[in-house]
Amino acid sequence: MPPASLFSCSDITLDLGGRTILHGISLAVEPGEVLGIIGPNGAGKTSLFEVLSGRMPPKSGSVHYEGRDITALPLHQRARLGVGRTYQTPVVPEGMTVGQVLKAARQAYRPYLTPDDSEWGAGLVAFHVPALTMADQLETLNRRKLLMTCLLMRRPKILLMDEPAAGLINSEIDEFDEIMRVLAKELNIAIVLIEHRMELLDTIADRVMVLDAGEMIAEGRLDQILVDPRVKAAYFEFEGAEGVH
Ligand SMILES: Nc1ncnc2c1ncn2[C@@H]1O[C@H](COP(=O)(O)OP(=O)(O)OP(=O)(O)O)[C@@H](O)[C@H]1O
Repeated sequence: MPPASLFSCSDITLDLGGRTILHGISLAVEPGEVLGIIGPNGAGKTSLFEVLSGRMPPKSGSVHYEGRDITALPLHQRARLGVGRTYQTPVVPEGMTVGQVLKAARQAYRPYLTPDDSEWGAGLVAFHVPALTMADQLETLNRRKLLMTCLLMRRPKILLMDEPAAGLINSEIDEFDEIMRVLAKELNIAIVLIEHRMELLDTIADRVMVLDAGEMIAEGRLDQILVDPRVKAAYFEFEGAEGVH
């Protein structure tokens, strides 16, 4: 039997509001691997992250991490094990300074993390903001960096990243892309990335999977899947990156 993947899910089905949103989704990622997920609006990409991160229990199927079945574990327990997640909208706590947010993140971990841990995480994402700055006053890029610092100080082995460039301007996007490259290729963190920018996926993703109406309709190298007739049909007059979300 081949060794277990770092992180995988098998045959995930999810029902929401009386509808089946995900139909038998399976995926696996290894350390340092970047798996891109694309699909039209409403395809089920974020819902899949809800299941993978432990925010929603699947109707059927399983999630495994380091050879262990974590399907029944809630989000915070998965986070402690090393499964990190980022959201399309970077929501930071209101009324707290950056220093307080980082301290709270350190103390949410057992045993408590140290300021060295948060400095290490901040260094990885070049987050250099005075500790007394109010977190809710930060611009989008620094909000994302603050939240990434909170995640990285825990030394995650896998990151589930939902459109990390949303709300960023071009120069910031380039910086964030470089951060993701370093995390995957130098720190060997696995990344599952919901992303619609084909140019980034082309350079960073080892594989890409395509979701359409809750089904995985293609998986492989980006150049292979873009010529797949089912993928073209799913996007309707598909032309490169246009219309892909
Ligand atoms: N809590 C919910 N209750 C009922 N239906 C939901 C719920 N959350 C999502 N859905 C539905 O599930 C489907 C998949 O939504 P999801 O947000 O996962 O898609 P997506 O691929 O991430 O889309 P987008 O690119 O627009 O973010 C949609 O039809 C959506 O309306």
